[in-house]
Amino acid sequence: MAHHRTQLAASTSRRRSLSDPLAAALLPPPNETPDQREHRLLAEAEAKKRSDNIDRMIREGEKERRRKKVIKVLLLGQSESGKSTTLKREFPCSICMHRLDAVVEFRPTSRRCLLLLLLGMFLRTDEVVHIMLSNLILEAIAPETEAHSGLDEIDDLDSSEAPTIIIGRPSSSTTTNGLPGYENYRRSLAPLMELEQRLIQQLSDPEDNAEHEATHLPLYPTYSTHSLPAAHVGTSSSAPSRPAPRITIPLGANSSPASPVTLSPGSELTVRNGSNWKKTLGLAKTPSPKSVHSGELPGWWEDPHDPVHLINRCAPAMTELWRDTRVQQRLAERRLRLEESSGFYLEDIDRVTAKMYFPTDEDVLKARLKTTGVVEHTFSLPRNAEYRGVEWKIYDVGGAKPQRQAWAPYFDDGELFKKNPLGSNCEVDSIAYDQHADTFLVVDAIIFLAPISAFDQVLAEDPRVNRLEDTIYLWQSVTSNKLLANVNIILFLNKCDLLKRKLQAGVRLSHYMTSYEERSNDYDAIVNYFRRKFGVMHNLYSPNKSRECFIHFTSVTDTRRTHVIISNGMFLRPTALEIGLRRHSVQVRGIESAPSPRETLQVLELYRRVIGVLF
Ligand SMILES: Nc1nc2c(ncn2[C@@H]2O[C@H](COP(=O)(O)OP(=O)(O)OP(=O)(O)O)[C@@H](O)[C@H]2O)c(=O)[nH]1
Ligand SMILES: [Mg+2]
Repeated sequence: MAHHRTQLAASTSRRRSLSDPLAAALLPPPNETPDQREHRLLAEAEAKKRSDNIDRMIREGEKERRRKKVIKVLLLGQSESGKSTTLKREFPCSICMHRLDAVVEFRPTSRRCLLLLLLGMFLRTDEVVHIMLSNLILEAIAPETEAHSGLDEIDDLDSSEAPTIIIGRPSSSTTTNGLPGYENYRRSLAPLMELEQRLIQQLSDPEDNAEHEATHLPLYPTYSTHSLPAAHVGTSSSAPSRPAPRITIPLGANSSPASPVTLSPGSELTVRNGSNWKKTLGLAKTPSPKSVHSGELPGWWEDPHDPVHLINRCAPAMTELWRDTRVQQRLAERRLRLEESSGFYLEDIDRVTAKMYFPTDEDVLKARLKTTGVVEHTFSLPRNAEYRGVEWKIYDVGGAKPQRQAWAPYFDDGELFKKNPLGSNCEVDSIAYDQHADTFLVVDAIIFLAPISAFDQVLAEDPRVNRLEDTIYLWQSVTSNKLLANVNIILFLNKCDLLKRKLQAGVRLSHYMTSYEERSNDYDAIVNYFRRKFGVMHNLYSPNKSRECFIHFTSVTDTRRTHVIISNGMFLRPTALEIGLRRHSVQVRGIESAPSPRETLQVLELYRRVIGVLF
C-alpha cells in the first residue's frame, strides 16, 4: 500500500514537472550516466549556493534599508532669504564645518570664487540679459534707457489682494542721465572685465553637461524685468502662459558631478541645479590630514598671472566708486542694499583685494551663490553612535521668481490633486511631484526662510515687488497648501542682525508697512510683531489645525551659534531635530540667536533623550 502511494506521488510529481516547462527543462536526461549525474549534482549544489548567497544579500539589504532612517528637508523662501546659507551653517556636517580647519586646503578655489563675486559687484555693464543686472553698481549708475515706477504697477494689482505693505517711494529712476564720472569709473575698471572672463574660465567645468545634472528644469523663456508675471504668489492665474512645470529629483541620487557654477558675463554667479556650492567653493573633497596639518599653501601671490595682482591694482578705483556719495545716493534711490547680501565685502575691499588675502570661515559662509533649480544634498551624520544610520537629504531651491516656476506649481493644489495618482483624499507628506515620472518626493519638513529685515527692499528680479510682501504671499501659499497639511513647518525669521542695524539707523517699519501703524520701532516690539503675524497666518490658513509651527529668530550668517553646538559635540542643529520630534508630539523650545550655555545644555539634554526614543 505504502509502495503504491510512493509510486503514485512520484508519477504525480513527474506529471506536474512535465507540465511546468522550467521544471521539465531541469529534469535529468532519461539516460543519464553516473558521471553525468555526479557533474549535474555538483553544478546544482554550486548554483544553490550562489542563489542562497543572493537571497542573503537581499535580506540584509532590506534589513539595512529598514534600519536606515532618511530625513528629508526642503528649504523654501524668496531669493536671498538665506536658504543656501542655512544649509551651509545649520547642517555643518555636510561640509565638514565641524572641522573648520579641514577646509583650509581648498581655500584657493574659494578665493578665486570670492574675487569673482567682488568683481561681479562692479562689472555688469553689458546689455540687459539678466534680471539681476540691477544689483550691480556700474549698472545702477549708468545712464538709463527706460524708467519704471513701482507704484504705478502696484496700483494695477487686484484690489482683493492689495498688499499691506507699500512699495516705497518711486525711485528717481525717471532720471535718464548717468552719474557724472560714470565713464571714468568704467574706464578705470575696464581691465577687470578681461579678468572676470579669465576667472570664469578657471572656475567653469569644461565637461559641463546638462545631462549629468541631478535635477532638470525645462528651458523657460528669459524674463525681462518688465515681462515678469504679476507678483501674486500662489495664484495660478499669475502666470497665464506658464510652461509645463517639470521637476525630477532622482530619489537616492547623490550630489551631482556636474559643473557647480553658471558663469556668464552679465549674470549673477549661480549655483546650478544638480550642483552645489561645496564644489564651487572647493569644499567637496575630503582633505588629507597631512596637507591640512603641514599648513602648506600655494604661494599664489608670487604667481604674476594670479588674478589678485590686477584686482589689487584696481582696488583704489573700486573703493573710490563704492565710497562715492553720489553712487551711494543712486543705490539708495533704487533701494539696492548691496552691502546686506553678497556685497558684504564691499566694506572690506582693501582686505579682500590684498595680495595675500585668504578667505576666512565667515567669507566662505557669506559668499552669495544664487541657486537655480533644485539642489539635493545628502549626508550622514558621522561619529556619534546615537545618530548613526540617519541619512539626511536637504533640498535647496532657487528662490528667485523665475526659479519658482520649478516649485510654485506644487502649491497649486487644484492642479496637483487632479494629477495625484493616489487619489484626492489621500494624506501624503508630499511636496514635489514629477508629473512625467509619476513620483512623489516626500519630505518630512520644510524650513521656510523669511528675511524680516527686507521690509524696505524690493526683489532684485522684480523691482515692483516689496520683499516682505513677497515673503508674506509665499508664506500664505505654503501654510494654506492642502498637500502640505502633514508636513512639519519650521519658520526662520531670518536676518535679525540686519533688522537690528536697520532700526538702529532710524529706518521705520511703519513707513513701509502701513498695518504696523504707530507702534514702537523698537527691535523687540518688531520681531514679536512679526512672530505673531506669521504665527497667526499659519494658524489661520493651515488646513491642519493641529499642526504646530516652530518659529525661530535667526541670523544664519552668525557663526557663533554653530560653534556653540559644535563645542557641545552635537552635529545636528536643534531645528533639524525638531523635524523628528514633531512626529512624536514632543514639544521643544527653540534656541534663538544667541542661547546662553545653560539654555543650550537644557535643549541638548532634551534632544538627547528624545533621540534615544526616535532613532
Ligand atoms: N547679515 C546676514 N546676511 C545673511 C543672513 N542670511 C543670509 N545672508 C546673506 O544673504 C545672501 C543670500 O543668501 P543665500 O543663502 O544665498 O540666499 P538663498 O535663499 O539661497 O537665495 P537663492 O539661492 O537665490 O534662492 C548671502 O550673501 C548671505 O550671506 C543673515 O541672517 N544675516
Ligand atoms: Mg540659494
